[in-house]
Amino acid sequence: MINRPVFIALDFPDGNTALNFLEPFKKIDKKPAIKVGMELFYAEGLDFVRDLRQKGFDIFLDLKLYDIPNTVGHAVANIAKLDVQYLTLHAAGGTKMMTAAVANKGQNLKILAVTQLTSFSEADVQEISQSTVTLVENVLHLAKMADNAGVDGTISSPLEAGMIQANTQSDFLTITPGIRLAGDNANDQKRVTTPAKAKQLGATGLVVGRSITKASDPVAAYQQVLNEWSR
Ligand SMILES: O=c1ccn([C@@H]2O[C@H](COP(=O)(O)O)[C@@H](O)[C@H]2O)c(=O)[nH]1
Repeated sequence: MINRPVFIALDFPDGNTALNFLEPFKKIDKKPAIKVGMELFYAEGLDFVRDLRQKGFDIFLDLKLYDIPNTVGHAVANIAKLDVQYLTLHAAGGTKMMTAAVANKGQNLKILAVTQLTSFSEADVQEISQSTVTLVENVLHLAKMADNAGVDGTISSPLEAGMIQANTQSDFLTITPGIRLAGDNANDQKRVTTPAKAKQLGATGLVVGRSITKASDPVAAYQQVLNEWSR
């Protein structure tokens, strides 16, 4: 298992595009850890994930499961056979759903619970909620639920990582998307910061997509992220 991972989000339309993107990374010492999300997974499926694993990549499968406990439990049991390292579900699926996932994950898979998507602002949360609970309060509530359910960590904005760390077990992971190199466009993300700041704020791992994948030199952008992260 990788310590303090930096995952490159392979948000590409198909496997060939993803593999072509990864080609120049062969010139660096260590293979990057990669995240396969819905776009690539729904294009290429399980066999592609198995191929990537066979090529030696550490894999974060970002499927954001959300269903009844029985269904999620059995889905996790199948995913655990793939030998991927991380899998996401939505904390909003509730304690029973998360407990079912944890019971079926086996020894090597880590389950991460998405709190509030980093594309959400306070106004976006209010749009889907009828309560007066703020975004940050909701993130904390969901993170505590996830910790109590035995999940390995959360997905949140780096802006909430310190708060989550302070309120969960000491080995709880706070993996954070919503990362941009200084000057890059936030695009659809609302709660963003730089890799250096995410580290200061208590993130234990990063997910970085477009700041690397859309960079004119993706390998250089990845190395910049690693430099900030390891400083
Ligand atoms: O709250 C969340 C959960 C998951 N993601 C995923 O991370 C990457 C981020 O991509 P960028 O290009 O760096 O914005 C993407 O795959 C999302 O599906 C997230 O952004 N926020």
